[in-house]
Amino acid sequence: MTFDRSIKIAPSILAADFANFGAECEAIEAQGADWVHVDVMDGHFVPNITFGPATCAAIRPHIKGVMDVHLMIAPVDPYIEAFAKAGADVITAHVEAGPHIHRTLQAIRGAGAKAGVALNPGTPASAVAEILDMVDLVCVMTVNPGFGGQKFIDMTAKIRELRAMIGDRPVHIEIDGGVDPKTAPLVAEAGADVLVAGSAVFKGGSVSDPAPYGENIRAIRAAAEGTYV
Ligand SMILES: O=C(CO)[C@@H](O)[C@H](O)COP(=O)(O)O
Ligand SMILES: [Fe+2]
Repeated sequence: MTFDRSIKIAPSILAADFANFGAECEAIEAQGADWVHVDVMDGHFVPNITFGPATCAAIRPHIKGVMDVHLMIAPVDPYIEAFAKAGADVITAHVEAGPHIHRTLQAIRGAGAKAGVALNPGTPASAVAEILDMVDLVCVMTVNPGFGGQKFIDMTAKIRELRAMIGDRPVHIEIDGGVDPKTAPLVAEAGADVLVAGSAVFKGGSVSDPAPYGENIRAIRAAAEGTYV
C-alpha cells in the first residue's frame, strides 16, 4: 500500500448483500472502488452487530485492493491479531473505545497492518494530537457509528483542523457516514482523501446489475474532485 493523497472511494459493505459478500466485493472493485471498507460492530461499543475476523478472512480473497477494516468494538486489543491475520490492510480503532489508544496503535502496526484511528462526532481533533506519528489514517465519523444510511453531520471544521495538524505526515483523512455526491465536495475541500460511502454506492444496483455501483462511485468521485455537475 503506497501513500497518495488522491481521492479514494471506499464503498462500505455494510450496505451490500450480506449473503453475497464475495461477489459484492468483486463487483464494486470492477466498478471502480479504490478500497473496500469493512464495518465490524459488536453490539457493545455500538448498538448493532455485524461480523468478525472469520468473515473478513472469507472475503479477503475476493478483494484485490485495500481491505479497510473499521473496528467499532470494545475492547479492541484482544482482536487485533485476528483481524491482521484475516488480511486487513488497514485496521482502524476508535479513540473512544478504551483508555489506551497508544498501545492499540502500537499493536496494530506490530501486527503488520496500517494503523487508523477514528473519531466520533463528539470527539475533538485534539484527541489525536499526541499520536499522529503512530497512525496512517485518521477517520472522521460524520454520523454516530452503528448504522448505515444516516444523515451527514457536518465535521468540516474538524477535518480542516486535522489537515493542519497532520501537516506533511503521510496520513490519510478518511470520512465515514452520509457521504454522497452532495456532501463529498464539502469534505474533500476541507482536506479528506478517503471517502467511505455505503448507501450512496450500493443504491439501485446488485451483483446481477452492478452498473449503478459504477455510476454512483463516479458521481461521488467527480463531486469530490470538483467536476460534478
Ligand atoms: O461505520 C459506518 C457506520 O457506523 C459506516 O461505514 C457506514 O456503513 C457508512 O454508511 P453510509 O452512511 O454511507 O450509508
Ligand atoms: Fe465505517
